Amino acid sequence: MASEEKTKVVLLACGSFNPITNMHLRMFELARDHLEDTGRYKVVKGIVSPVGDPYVKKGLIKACHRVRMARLATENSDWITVDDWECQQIKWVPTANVLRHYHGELISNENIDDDVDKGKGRKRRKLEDNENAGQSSRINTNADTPQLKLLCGADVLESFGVPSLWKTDDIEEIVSHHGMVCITRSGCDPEKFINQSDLLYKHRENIHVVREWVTNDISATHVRRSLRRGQSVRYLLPDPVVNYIQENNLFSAESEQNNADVILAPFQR
Ligand SMILES: Nc1ncnc2c1ncn2[C@@H]1O[C@H](COP(=O)(O)OP(=O)(O)OP(=O)(O)O)[C@@H](O)[C@H]1O
Ligand SMILES: O=C(O)c1ccc[n+]([C@@H]2O[C@H](COP(=O)([O-])O)[C@@H](O)[C@H]2O)c1
Repeated sequence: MASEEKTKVVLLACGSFNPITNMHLRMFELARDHLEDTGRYKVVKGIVSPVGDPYVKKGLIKACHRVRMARLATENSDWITVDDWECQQIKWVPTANVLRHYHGELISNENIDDDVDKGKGRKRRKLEDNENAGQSSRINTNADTPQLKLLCGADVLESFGVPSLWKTDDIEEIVSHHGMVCITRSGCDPEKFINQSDLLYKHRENIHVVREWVTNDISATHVRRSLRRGQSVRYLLPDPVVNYIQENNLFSAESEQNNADVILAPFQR
């Protein structure tokens, strides 16, 4: 398939990134290889979107630090960027709404490009329901507007089964309008989970499960625990992130108690 015929994809990773680890970065590389190996996709961009402070997860440190660390971690990447739109919002933003926001941005970027290209006859235009923006109006989208896919670990996919954590309509919007790329994680069985859910099974073509063959149990929880114990976290995180944590004295026994008595934002709905 010629490269101009491939479907362009933007990968969006949502999470705490408390702190960002090498595994978070590796997720992007694994997802890009997997999609591009199919011969059908061209991954054009990766976005790291740290969750906002109003998510009130236990142990979450301030978004400004999490964003700064994510920026340091990605400074040498030519395709992974960090966007602080989500964590600038006053309230916690459900992931389906985050996807809607970036999908809207992709459409408006394409429309700007399209205006520039006007007269060259290079781009086909089509009218599409703007369901993703939650509006009944119809708007112009380009046939080659990139698809936006949620990039996550299998634990996030399996968290769809936690009672009252996700809204069913949001899960449906994510898997039907956008799609997911899900990286296997020890202790998870995403294929089984998809098979056992009628909703996920229906949209299984939109859920790309990527097997990480090198078992990699790096987690932000493990990193924070090591830091509390004064143990080294070098090589679990990019060096500039390790240095930033040391310079700013992040992740202590005290910070691990942040939001300890608060109910996680999705459960407050
Ligand atoms: N080792 C890993 N393998 C696969 N996916 C991972 C791994 N570590 C993190 N992820 C994924 O990265 C995304 C962001 O994760 P998050 O910031 O919550 O990191 P985490 O290590 O799971 O954090 P915590 O330990 O604090 O719960 C999630 O989709 C998560 O599933
Ligand atoms: O949209 C939802 O209903 C929803 C419910 C639970 C979690 N999320 C998102 O999933 C991500 C989970 O991050 P974490 O650190 O709790 O693994 C984070 O970006 C949350 O905003 C989203």
